[in-house]
Amino acid sequence: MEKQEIIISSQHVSKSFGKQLVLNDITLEIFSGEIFGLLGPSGAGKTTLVKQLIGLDLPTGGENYIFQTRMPSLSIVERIGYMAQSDALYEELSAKENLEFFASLYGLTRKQRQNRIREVMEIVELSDHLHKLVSNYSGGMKRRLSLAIALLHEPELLILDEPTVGIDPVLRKSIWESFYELKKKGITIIVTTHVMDEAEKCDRLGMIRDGQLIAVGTPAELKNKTNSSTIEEAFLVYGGAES
Ligand SMILES: Nc1ncnc2c1ncn2[C@@H]1O[C@H](COP(=O)(O)OP(=O)(O)OP(=O)(O)O)[C@@H](O)[C@H]1O
Repeated sequence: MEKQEIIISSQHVSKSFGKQLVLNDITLEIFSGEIFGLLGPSGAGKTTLVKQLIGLDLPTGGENYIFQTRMPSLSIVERIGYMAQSDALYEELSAKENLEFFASLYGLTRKQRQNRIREVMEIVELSDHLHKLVSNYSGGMKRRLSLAIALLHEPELLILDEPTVGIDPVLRKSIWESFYELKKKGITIIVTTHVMDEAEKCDRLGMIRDGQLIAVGTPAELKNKTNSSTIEEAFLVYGGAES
């Protein structure tokens, strides 16, 4: 089998806020075209890790590389699509105006803009709500619009912080189908989650607890190694073995 290209490499990454050690010596590699899930309970350090990975915040120790470039680096920002945990949308503007604003930031031409806005809104199933003010969107619709914005510039790497929070199961399924479609195009996707059934959908998982990466592997590997029938059980075994 062909050796996979390493897209993200974290080397001994640590982060402290004052005296609190929030990330503890994380070493991790993520490969091209995989859907990688960062799984852990609330407060485990998932958002903090993601922010270090993409250079939005600096680690107190260690290094992160994306596309073999040490982070932070402005030169590769355009190759990454990032969806933060809280939506960064202009509520007083329509969805279309939000999309146009972000598209112009990415330097898309008028023609490209029109096409991409149509495409991304189809992916997130919001085409019928293009002209609605964001302030009139539901929570789930805002998450989907944020996802559409992250997809606008056709990034090679998508980093999504809890992308399906507040989204109902039916739509969640369709969003996951769109992740698989993006994966087929060779896009690498990182999602953070604390939802176990979502973790099952990932190619590989990194389990995080108290700032430590306690296990990495495919869902099947993690279950087999711990003799567990569910990811939740496997997580508890790994978590217990660490303490
Ligand atoms: N800017 C900050 N200053 C101080 N502490 C912080 C800061 N950002 C995060 N923390 C702390 O770091 C820890 C990890 O937070 P983080 O948001 O990374 O967790 P998480 O796994 O993403 O949780 P959730 O699933 O609830 O989003 C928490 O204890 C949090 O209070």
